[in-house]
Amino acid sequence: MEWIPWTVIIGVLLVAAIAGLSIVISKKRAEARGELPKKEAPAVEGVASAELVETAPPVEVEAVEAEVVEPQIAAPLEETALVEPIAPVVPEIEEPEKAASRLARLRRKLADSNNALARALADLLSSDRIDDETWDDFETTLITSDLGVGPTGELVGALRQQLRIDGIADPEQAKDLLRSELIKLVNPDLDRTLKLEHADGAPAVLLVVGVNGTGKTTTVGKLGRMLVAEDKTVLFGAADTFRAAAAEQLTTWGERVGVETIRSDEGADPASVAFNAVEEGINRGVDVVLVDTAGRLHTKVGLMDELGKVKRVIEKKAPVNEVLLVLDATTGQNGLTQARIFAEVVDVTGIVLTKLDGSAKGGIVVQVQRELGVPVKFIGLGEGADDLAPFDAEQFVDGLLGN
Ligand SMILES: Nc1nc2c(ncn2[C@@H]2O[C@H](COP(=O)(O)OP(=O)(O)OP(=O)(O)O)[C@@H](O)[C@H]2O)c(=O)[nH]1
Repeated sequence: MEWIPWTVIIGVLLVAAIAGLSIVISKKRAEARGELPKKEAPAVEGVASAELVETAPPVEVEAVEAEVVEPQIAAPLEETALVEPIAPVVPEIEEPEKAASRLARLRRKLADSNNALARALADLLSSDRIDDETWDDFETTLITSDLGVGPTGELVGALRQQLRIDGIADPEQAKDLLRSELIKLVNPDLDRTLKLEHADGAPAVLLVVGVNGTGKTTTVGKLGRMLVAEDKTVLFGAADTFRAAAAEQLTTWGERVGVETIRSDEGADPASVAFNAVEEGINRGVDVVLVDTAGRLHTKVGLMDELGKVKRVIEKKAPVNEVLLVLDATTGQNGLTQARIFAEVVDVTGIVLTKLDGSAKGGIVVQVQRELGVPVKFIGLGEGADDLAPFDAEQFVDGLLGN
């Protein structure tokens, strides 16, 4: 080793150092250009890794994550363009059918109904020979069609006598005779107009009453439509506070034709709701306030007293023009009993006979008018919004006879 001069050793070391340095520099440059993978930071584990965590601060990681999430949340441009703007729901105001045109339509419905009275009349008219047995059968069917014993006796008596005297053999003539006798029974002379006269500054008030489920709320809705069609301004009073759905049901009926409903919470005092409705009717200067009441059994004294109170409280504000008793025509004799008791409590001025489109027997029209001395003013012939018509004796009989 003594023969190698120191200058040579120093030169070799210098060359090696320069070469090493240039390799490190070229690696760094390659990293900077992305030609070489960067060193990954190892997972943070224990104290030994603390320095590495410092060099890659968590703030930077979070910032990267936020950038990644953002595009996933944002909806693509095409989707955004497809979303329709949500418009506020404005109920479309309907134009109800006028009273005159609904009569003819509903007459056909009556003719199509499975009506016992109509069937009895059709059977009689289609008989080849009318003998005692035919008359007996006819009489029995009339009684079971809710016409009542008295009116049935009158009808059969009149028909038998006239057919014998006049010797009518022609079925068309017999039919005409039957028609005129029936119209007499239904009594075309009764005043069936709805009383809407009212003093200046107070509306006409119509109070609608009856037992449960006869169709009161539906009738108020249908009547409101009919009045709107006759260019009257109307307000509903939802005094059926027993059933929350009733106020809702009435409001919906009103919204369809632009009639407002005055209502309160379930269980509120019905008399005070009725009072408020009439007061509001006065303030707004409307023509008619229609007050719906809760269904009640005529046998429940407390509930019948409450009904009397509703009427008296309304009368502190304005006279009640009409108390309309809604009877389900399919309940027959039971309907008559109800009618008598309601009439005692609230002085019924008109009957609305509903569900004559179903299995009703039809004859109830005659009986209820006789029992109460009060006319049937409207008939309901279906669940449709315009399936209510002013009652007309001739149209009714023609419907029964299928004319
Ligand atoms: N077929 C037929 N159904 C009717 C008629 N009138 C009402 N209805 C139906 O009878 C049912 C009861 O009607 P509502 O108006 O709720 O009876 P309501 O008397 O107010 O009932 P409560 O308040 O519970 O006493 C409903 O399904 C009506 O659609 C009609 O003339 N014919």
